[in-house]
Amino acid sequence: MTGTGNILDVQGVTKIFGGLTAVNEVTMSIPERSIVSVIGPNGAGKTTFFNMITGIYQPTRGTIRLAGRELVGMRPDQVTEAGIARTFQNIRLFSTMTSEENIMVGRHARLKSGFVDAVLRTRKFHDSEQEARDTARLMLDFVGLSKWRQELATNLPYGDQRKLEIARALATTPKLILLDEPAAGMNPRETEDLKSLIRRVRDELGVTVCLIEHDMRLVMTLSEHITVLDYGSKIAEGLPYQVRNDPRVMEAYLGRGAAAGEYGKEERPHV
Ligand SMILES: Nc1ncnc2c1ncn2[C@@H]1O[C@H](COP(=O)(O)OP(=O)(O)OP(=O)(O)O)[C@@H](O)[C@H]1O
Repeated sequence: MTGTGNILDVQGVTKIFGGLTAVNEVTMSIPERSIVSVIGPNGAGKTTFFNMITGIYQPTRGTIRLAGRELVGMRPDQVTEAGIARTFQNIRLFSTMTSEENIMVGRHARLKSGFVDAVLRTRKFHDSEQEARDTARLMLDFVGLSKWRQELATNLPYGDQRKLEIARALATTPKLILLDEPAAGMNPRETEDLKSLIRRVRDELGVTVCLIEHDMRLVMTLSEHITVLDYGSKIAEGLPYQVRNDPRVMEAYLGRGAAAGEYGKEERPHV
């Protein structure tokens, strides 16, 4: 471990696209086994921040350490192997595959058997195929989707497709999972379901959770710590009640036309 009790330590991370500073000197730590959120108005830099943590973008400056190990310079698959999984703002399931197969793809990102093993159908390939299938079943069971095991992902109800994405990410056995707007497009019942699933991910699997979310009710009731970005910079952080009452946070949202106490809500889904 790091000695700091943090699973992730981000220091002074910046991303500049041409002349636009999308993320500006952001420093943030995520305690091990916590549930934290990154919030901010549209275009604040939240997804760019996730993209740097997961190796999709390389930061212009700054360091990102997972349990003390530097991630900057790694490819996305290496970041996955290091122990970070994520889901995306828009559903990215393979629609022609079953639920089980979708999760197996996630598991294969972790397993060692390669292309040659697959072509030659080696023992190693068969073992890893079986292992992937076993993991997929466990994960389907964990998220409550066992009944959809053989169903094409595209036929699942919307809320269940979102859960399937979480199951696929969990199949890589991460230390940290990043969820990009997991509640987008969900009805209140699906959101409640999602909330208890996220809690179980932390409590039962011991996985640290970081989410980007516009649903303020979910954020405020689920998060133990919140970081607020605006125009790429961190403008506030702390406990939910601290962030909710922070004048800079209200200003950031109100300045863009949201109603007090309900900020961010009107900006929901773009699925
Ligand atoms: N690949 C890119 N090239 C150029 N500009 C980009 C790129 N990706 C993001 N940006 C810009 O960076 C800024 C931050 O975008 P980002 O998507 O990270 O914000 P966000 O907080 O996730 O917004 P939302 O809540 O709408 O998803 C925006 O101005 C966006 O247009």
